[in-house]
Amino acid sequence: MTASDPKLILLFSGKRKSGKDYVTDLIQKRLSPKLCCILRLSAPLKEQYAQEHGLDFEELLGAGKYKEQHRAEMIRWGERRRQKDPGFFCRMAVCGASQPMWIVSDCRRMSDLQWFWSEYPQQCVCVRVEASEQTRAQRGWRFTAGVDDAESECGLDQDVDFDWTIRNDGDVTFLDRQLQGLLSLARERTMEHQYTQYSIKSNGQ
Ligand SMILES: Nc1ncnc2c1ncn2[C@@H]1O[C@H](COP(=O)(O)OP(=O)(O)OP(=O)(O)O)[C@@H](O)[C@H]1O
Ligand SMILES: C[C@@](O)(CCOP(=O)(O)O)CC(=O)O
Repeated sequence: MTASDPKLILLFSGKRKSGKDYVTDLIQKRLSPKLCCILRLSAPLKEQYAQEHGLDFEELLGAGKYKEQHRAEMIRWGERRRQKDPGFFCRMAVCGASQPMWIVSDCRRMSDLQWFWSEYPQQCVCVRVEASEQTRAQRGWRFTAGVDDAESECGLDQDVDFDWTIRNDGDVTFLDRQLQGLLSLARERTMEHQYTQYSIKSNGQ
């Protein structure tokens, strides 16, 4: 591990509308954007897809209908890219990330996890976000064949030993309580960085 490598990488996965973005945003708010950045593997994918197809990148990043209308085609387009180079979007997503902690909010395939495990073997922690189908439906989820039964949604359903599982069915207090362990781990792993930043400030450098 080099000094500039991240100290902790949380690899998040979960079904559509389980609340991956919501939970990862909350963790970042509880820590700070200086300490922890959110990386989305789908961000470089959506950016290139939007450019090639004349679509609105910002809308594709959101949680609305626009993204869902384009999801099936984006999945197929991304899979063609990944077949040639499974680490393609992972490399693009981490490019320029300088915080000591990274949260990858949308791992979907074993190849995503494998890329991070092989590049950063000591820093990775796998986190699953779960919500019932009823909760997900209240958030706008409808089963879509070709999406919800495909690798994009099911690629990590088996064969992964998650280090943490977060239930996100809407109970704020319960969610907060579940996040405490992860937040403590984050503070522990990034303590040295926080201490260095504090020393630089107090020495006026
Ligand atoms: N605990 C929560 N309390 C209130 N709203 C929530 C909670 N979790 C998620 N939501 C809301 O549900 C919707 C879906 O959540 P989010 O976008 O985080 O899911 P996701 O797993 O990232 O979905 P996708 O895979 O479709 O991007 C959002 O509008 C979000 O604000
Ligand atoms: C096309 C795709 O990247 C869309 C992901 O969108 P989101 O993470 O649900 O916002 C899914 C995939 O890569 O299989």
